Amino acid sequence: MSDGTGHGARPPASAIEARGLGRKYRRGWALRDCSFRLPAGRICGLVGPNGAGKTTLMGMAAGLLEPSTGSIRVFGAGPGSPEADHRVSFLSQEKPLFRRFTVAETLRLGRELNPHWDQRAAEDIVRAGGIPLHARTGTLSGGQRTRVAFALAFGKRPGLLMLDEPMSDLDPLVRRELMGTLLAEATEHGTTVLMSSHMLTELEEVCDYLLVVAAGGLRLAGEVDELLSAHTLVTGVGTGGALPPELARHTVVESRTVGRQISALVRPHGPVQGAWQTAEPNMEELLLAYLRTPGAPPMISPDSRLDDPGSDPHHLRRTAA
Ligand SMILES: Nc1ncnc2c1ncn2[C@@H]1O[C@H](COP(=O)(O)OP(=O)(O)OP(=O)(O)O)[C@@H](O)[C@H]1O
Repeated sequence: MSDGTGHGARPPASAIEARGLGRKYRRGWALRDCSFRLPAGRICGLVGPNGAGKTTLMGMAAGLLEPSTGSIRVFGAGPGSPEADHRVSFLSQEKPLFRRFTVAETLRLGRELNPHWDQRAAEDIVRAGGIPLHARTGTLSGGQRTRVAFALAFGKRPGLLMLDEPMSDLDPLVRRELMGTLLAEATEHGTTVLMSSHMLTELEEVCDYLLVVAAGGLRLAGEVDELLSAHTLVTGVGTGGALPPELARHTVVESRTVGRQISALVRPHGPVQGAWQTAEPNMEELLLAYLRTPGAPPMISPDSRLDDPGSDPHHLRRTAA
């Protein structure tokens, strides 16, 4: 079993801990005041609208970008340190490969650079795509290059595997196959996976944890089942005016009115009174509501809070709802 699993009754170790993390570019803040922990061993979907700061967050966790404020730790180590580098694989959207290297040379480089390299796992992924080991990576199709980049990321046997929109150029069959490999890998080795994607149904199949960023901040963090059961979809007929008080007393994530028909996603504080139909949302419904409402009140589950959230009172206040 890889590092990062729990120790007896103690809570599982953190794969990532961010404290007051922020990053500013010349045009402004990409991400602000993010405090959370991602427990080790989870398969976590990182979701948010375009430009929300997902790549920026992963870049800081991978040690490619410096935070402007706060800090981020990976398995307790500073990103970019040799200790963290050996335990983290980051498959970026660009999937950079040396175009003049053959696939075999690319894997050999992976072997030489990584102490825990698993040549067989890497070769199996390449072979499953029928990619010749002697082909130069520059001559491969976009999807084939993605497969080789996957092989490099997996071959490293990381404790934390970060994938930035990994499936966008893969055909549906390859997506399914590589998702299967990802799940098997994570289950067998206890790998923590952080994967950004806009494909909500795909995330629903593999993720047991979620981080949602929007409008530069963290909106949701926690175990999927816990987040789903904390929300209720409410539908029914209103009076055509403002949200009825029996709904407004709950934390309203999103409400939509068509004529007199109201549908809302709420975090209920007790039973929803009145003649409303209620149901637990599925992951896609939950995520779409947060994506449509970037300023929705955040919910950071206890599991995702840092041990010392008192160090960030603003964070505590915002997450109390
Ligand atoms: N190198 C950079 N210089 C200036 N601004 C940047 C830079 N990189 C990112 N940004 C800005 O920071 C914000 C967050 O970008 P980021 O790439 O992290 O978003 P994202 O959530 O990954 O988006 P997408 O879903 O479109 O990939 C955006 O407004 C983007 O324009």
